[in-house]
Amino acid sequence: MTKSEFRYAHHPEDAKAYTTEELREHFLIPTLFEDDTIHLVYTMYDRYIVGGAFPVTKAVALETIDELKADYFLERRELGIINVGGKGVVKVDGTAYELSKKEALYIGRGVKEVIFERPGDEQPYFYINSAPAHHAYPTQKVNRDNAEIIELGEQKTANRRTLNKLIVNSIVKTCQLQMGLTELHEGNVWNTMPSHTHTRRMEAYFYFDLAEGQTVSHFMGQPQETRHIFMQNQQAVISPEWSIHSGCGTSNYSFIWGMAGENLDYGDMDGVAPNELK
Ligand SMILES: O=C(O)C(=O)C[C@H](O)C(=O)CO
Ligand SMILES: [Zn+2]
Repeated sequence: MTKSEFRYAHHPEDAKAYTTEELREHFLIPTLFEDDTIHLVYTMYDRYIVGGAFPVTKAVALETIDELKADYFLERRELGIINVGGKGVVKVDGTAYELSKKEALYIGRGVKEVIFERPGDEQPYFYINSAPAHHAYPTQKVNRDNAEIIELGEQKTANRRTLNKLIVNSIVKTCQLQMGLTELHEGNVWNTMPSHTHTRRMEAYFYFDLAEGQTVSHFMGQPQETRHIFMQNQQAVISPEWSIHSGCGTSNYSFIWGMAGENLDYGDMDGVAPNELK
């Protein structure tokens, strides 16, 4: 089964007045993985879709949703998948791709059938992002062997992390989509600090590998008007183009970032120094 929900885009002046509950209702995606279901959230931020595919007792096929008014899901879209669980298989128009934990698959526009499978005892968790696409690029698997890996931050500022660029234009041809995975080293808690915005692109973060009982406070909002959302393991949060997206955990964790918009230039960011934040 494929099911979807819808989220509007927001003006920063309106978002300033949101209560905790309203912030969570509009930006937090609390549940992505439901048994034998593909759960999608269609946003009006660059028409980006955030979702989870969770085959437990049977395979699940990516079906078109009403918001697309398309004959099949990838008729005018591209898709990125990162598995954050045990070994899984994705069948793309009949070709099987095995994805181990933290491996990614890009699927281009025009593919008619995408099926998520649990081939053995291990339980895959497929996190998925999708953006509108104007061109059909080939399907490609990316893992640590062909990823672009960068070490960032320092232990003394508690932000030491390994950033794995997976679906980015130096590795995979895409129309809009960029996705990757950042791992906080043990004892380090701050992600994306110093923080940034990029008016040219929206972004979504998905937090995972957060130990039982721990949390990440995700910071959003314009740099001088910030808000926070406490996140649990395997939850996602939408970051508007006007918002910083940064977090501080009560322990270390990993997260997937995904974005789409005006350009494919990962480094196109407007940095904000820590002491400029309010
Ligand atoms: O740890 C980081 O810093 C990130 O992972 C930053 C994201 O990749 C990002 O926000 C890209 O725009
Ligand atoms: Zn960003």
